[in-house]
Amino acid sequence: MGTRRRFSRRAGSGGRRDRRPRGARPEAAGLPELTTHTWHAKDLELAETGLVTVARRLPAVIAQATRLAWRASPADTAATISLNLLAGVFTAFWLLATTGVLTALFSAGPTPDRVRDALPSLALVAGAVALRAGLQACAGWSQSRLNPQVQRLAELRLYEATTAVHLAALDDSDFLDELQRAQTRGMTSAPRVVQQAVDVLTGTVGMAAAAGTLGVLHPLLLPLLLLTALPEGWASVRSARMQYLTMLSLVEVARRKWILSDLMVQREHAAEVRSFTMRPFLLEQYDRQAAHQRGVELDLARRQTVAKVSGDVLKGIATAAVYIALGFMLWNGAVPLAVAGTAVLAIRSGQSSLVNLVFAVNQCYEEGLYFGDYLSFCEKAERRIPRRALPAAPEAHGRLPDDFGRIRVRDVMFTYPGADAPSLNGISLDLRRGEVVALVGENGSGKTTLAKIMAGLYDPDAGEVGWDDVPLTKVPPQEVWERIAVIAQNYTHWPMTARQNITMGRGGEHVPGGAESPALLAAARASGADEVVDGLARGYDTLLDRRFKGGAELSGGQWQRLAVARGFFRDAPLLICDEPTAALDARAEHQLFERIRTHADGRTVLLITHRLASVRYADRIYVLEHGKVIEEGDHAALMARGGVYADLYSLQAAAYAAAPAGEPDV
Ligand SMILES: Nc1ncnc2c1ncn2[C@@H]1O[C@H](COP(=O)(O)OP(=O)(O)OP(=O)(O)O)[C@@H](O)[C@H]1O
Repeated sequence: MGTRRRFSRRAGSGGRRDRRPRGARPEAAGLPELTTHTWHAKDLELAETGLVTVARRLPAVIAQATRLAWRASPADTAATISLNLLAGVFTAFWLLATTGVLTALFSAGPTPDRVRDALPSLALVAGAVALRAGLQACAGWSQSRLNPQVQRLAELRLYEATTAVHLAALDDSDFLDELQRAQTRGMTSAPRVVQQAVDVLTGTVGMAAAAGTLGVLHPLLLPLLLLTALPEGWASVRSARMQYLTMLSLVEVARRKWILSDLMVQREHAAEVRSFTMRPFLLEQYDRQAAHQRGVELDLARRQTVAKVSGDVLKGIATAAVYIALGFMLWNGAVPLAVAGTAVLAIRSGQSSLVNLVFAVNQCYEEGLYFGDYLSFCEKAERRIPRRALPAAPEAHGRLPDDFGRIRVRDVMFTYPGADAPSLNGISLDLRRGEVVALVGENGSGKTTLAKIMAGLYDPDAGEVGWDDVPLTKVPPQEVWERIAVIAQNYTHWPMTARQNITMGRGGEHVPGGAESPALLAAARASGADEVVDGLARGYDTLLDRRFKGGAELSGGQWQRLAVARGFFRDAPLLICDEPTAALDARAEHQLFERIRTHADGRTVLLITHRLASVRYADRIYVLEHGKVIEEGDHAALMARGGVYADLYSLQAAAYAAAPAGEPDV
C-alpha cells in the first residue's frame, strides 16, 4: 500500500528523480497491469535510505543477528567473534613488527650485519602472519558452520508458527502478505544478515588494526588512510547501488517473465497453450520483456565500469597525494624511513578493510530490513497461535469426552476476517451420538463454515460448540482433531503414495505375512479407492505425483475416492463429509451414501451435500440460509412443511422425473 503510494507520489512530483527504470517498462500489450508486490517493498525503502541512516540503525541489526547466531550455535558464534578479534590483534602485531625489520635494514653498517639484526623482527613478522592466517581460516570455518545452523533455525521457527496459527489468520490478507514476504525474502536473509554482521566485524577489526598501527607510528598518518580508502569505498557502494536500483527497476519485468515462463513450462497449461495456439503470443511477450531487460543490464554494465574507473582514478590521485605527504614528512624528518615503509603497508591493509567494511555495512543493513520483516512476522504469527494450544495455558490440559453423547451448537455467530457480513448468524443445532445429520442450503449459506467451526478449525465470534458439557474453546485443538475425520470439499492431493494418502501416517502398513492391513482395505473398499489402487503399477505404494520419478496421476473422481477413503480410515467418532461426491461417478456416489446411511460403522455423521436424494435418510436435516437455520426436521417433516427444502427437493426430483422413460427415478 505504502509502497504503491510512494511510487505514485513520485511519478507526479515531476522534478524529483524517479528511481524506476532507466528506460521505461516495455510495452505489455495484452497483459494486465501488475500490482506492486510487497516482497520488494524493502527494496524501495532501501533505495531511499542514505548511508548515515544505515550506520545509525546498524547496531540494532547487528544485535539481532548476534542473538540469532548465538541461539543457533553459541560455540560457533563465540569462535567466529573471538577468532576475528584475535586475527586483528595479529595484524597490528605484524605491522608493528615490520617497523623493527625495516629499522634494522635501514640502519647504518654492513649489509650482513643489518640483515642479522633484522632477523628476530623478521621471525616475529613471519610468526604473526602465519598465526593471523590460521586464525582467519578458523574464523572462516566457524562462520560457514554458522550459516546452515542459522538457516535451519529460521526455517523451523517460521514453519512451526505457520502450521499452528489459527486458521482465521490465513484468511487475513495482511497476514498473508507478511507471510509471503517473510517466506520468500525474510527467511533467507537470516543467515545472510549473520554473515554480513560478521563481515562488518571483520572489516572493523582490520581497520582498527591498521588505524591503531598508524596512530602508534605517527598520528598524522591516520587521516592519510581514510584519504586513500574512501574513493574505492565510494566506487564500490555506488556500483552496488546501481546494481540494486537496476534490479529494482526490473522487478516488474521479472514478475511478468515468471508469469509467462510458468505458462510456457507448466504441465497444466500445456494443452491449452497448444489448442488455443498461444505459443507465438507468449513467446513474443516474453521476448519483449527479455529484450528490455538485456538493454537495461547492458546499460548497467557500462555505468558500473564508468564508476569503477572514476573510483580508480580518484584512488590513484589520493594515493599520489598520500605518497607526496609521506615524502614530505620524511624530508621534514617528521617520520623515519622505516616508519614510512610500515605506514605504506598499514595504509594498504587498512584500505582493503575499509572498502570491505563500507560494503558490508550497506549489505548488512539491506539484509537487516528483510530480517526485521521476518522477525516481526514470526512474532505476529506466534501471537496468533490459539492460546489453548500452548502448554502453559490452563485450557491446554482440558480433555474432550471420547464417547460423547451429544454435540451442541448454540447461537454461533461468525464473520471471516475482513468480511463485510457474517457467514453464520446465530446457529443452533444438535448431533446425538450415532446420528446422521445433514446440512443443506444454497451456495454460500454457511454450511462449510459451520462444519469448520464444529471441527474446531475456527472459533465462533459468539456462541459455543460443545461436546457434552465441554466447550471446544476449553480444550486444546488437537483434542478435537484427534476425534474427527473430515472429508473436505477442497481436499489436498498429497504428493505421497496411495497408502499415505489414505492413512496419513496412521498405520495401514502391511500386516505380518505381507498382506494389506484390513483397516486400509475396508476404507478403500467403502470408498471405491480399491479400484483406483488396483489400476496403479505399484498398488498402494505408487507415488501420486508426476513431479517424482515413477509418479502416477489420477483423475478428479479417483482423487476424491482417495479423500473419502482417508475419512473412513481414520478411527474417529465424528465423520464430517462436505460435498463428498462432487467428482464421483454414479456408482461410487451411491456406494458412499449407502455407507453413510448405515451410519458408517456407528460413527456420528455430519453430511453436507446438494444431492438431496441422499439426505432423505438422515436422522435430521437442517436447512441453512444466509447463515441461519431456517428449517429443521427429517425428510418427511420437511416435505410436509412445503418450505425451502421441499422446493429444492422437488426441483431435483422433477429433473429425473422428466427424463424419458427407462431412466432411473430418484
Ligand atoms: N475464507 C473465507 N473468507 C471470507 N469469506 C468466506 C470465506 N469462506 C467462505 N466465505 C464466505 O462465507 C459465506 C459462507 O460460505 P460457505 O463456504 O460456508 O458456504 P456453503 O454453504 O458451504 O456454500 P457452498 O454450497 O457453495 O459450498 C459465503 O458468503 C462466502 O463468501
